Amino acid sequence: MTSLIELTDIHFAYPGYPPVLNGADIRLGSKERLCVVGHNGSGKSTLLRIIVGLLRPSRGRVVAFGRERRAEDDFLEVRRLAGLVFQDPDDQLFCPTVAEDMAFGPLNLGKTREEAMAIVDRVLAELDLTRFKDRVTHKLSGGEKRLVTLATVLAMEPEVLLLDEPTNALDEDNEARLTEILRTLPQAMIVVSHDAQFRERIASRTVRLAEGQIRPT
Ligand SMILES: Nc1ncnc2c1ncn2[C@@H]1O[C@H](COP(=O)(O)OP(=O)(O)OP(=O)(O)O)[C@@H](O)[C@H]1O
Repeated sequence: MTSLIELTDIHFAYPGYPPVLNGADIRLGSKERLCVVGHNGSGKSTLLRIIVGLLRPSRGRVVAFGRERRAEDDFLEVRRLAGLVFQDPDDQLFCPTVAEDMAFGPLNLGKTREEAMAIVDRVLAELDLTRFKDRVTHKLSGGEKRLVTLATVLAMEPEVLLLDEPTNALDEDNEARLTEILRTLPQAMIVVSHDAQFRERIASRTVRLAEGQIRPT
C-alpha cells in the first residue's frame, strides 16, 4: 500500500520542556482512516503540527505525498494537500463571514472569485450547511464553528484530512452527521479523538501515542 504520510523516528521537545515525542513513527496509507488516541498532553496535536511543518522535529524524517519534507517551501505544499482542522476553531476562523472564511483558501490558491464561490456553495451543500453561508463567523456556536472549520478545510480540496478532536462541542445529532460525512469522504485521514463511540464508527485502524511513541492498540 502506498503511504501518503510517513513519519519515522520523530523526536520533539518544546524549548525548555521535557521531550514530547521520543522516536514516534506513524504512517497513513491511501483510503485509511487512522485514529490516534493517547492521554491528555501525550503529544497528539504536536504530531499533527509536525506533519504539516508548523513544528519541526529535532530528529526524524517526514515524508509526505512521496517526498521528504524539510524546508518551509516543502511544507507549503504539504499544507495545501493535507488539511488540518485544529482542535480550537478560533485558531482557524478569522474572516467576518462563513463564505469569506471558506473562500479564503481557494482564493489564496489562485482561484477566481467566481470559482471560489462555486466551491463554497458546493461544499456547504455537501455538508448541508448552506444556511450558515452569510452568518458572522464569531457569532456561531461552538459546535457550528467546528462544522464550519471542516468546511473551510474541505474548500481547499485536500487529499488528506488531519482532524484534531472533531467531535468536541458537537451535540448528538451533529456528531452523527459528522460521522456520516467523514465516512463518505474519499480522503484518507488521521483523526485524533477521545470519543470511543465515534472512533468505533470511523476508524479503519487505531494507534496509541504513549511515552512519545506510537504503539498499536
Ligand atoms: N507551545 C508549547 N510550549 C510548551 N509546551 C507545550 C506547548 N504546546 C503544548 N505543550 C505541551 O506539550 C505536551 C503535548 O501537548 P499536545 O497538545 O500535543 O498534547 P495532546 O495529546 O494533543 O493533548 P490533549 O489530549 O489534551 O489535546 C503537553 O504537555 C503540553 O502541555
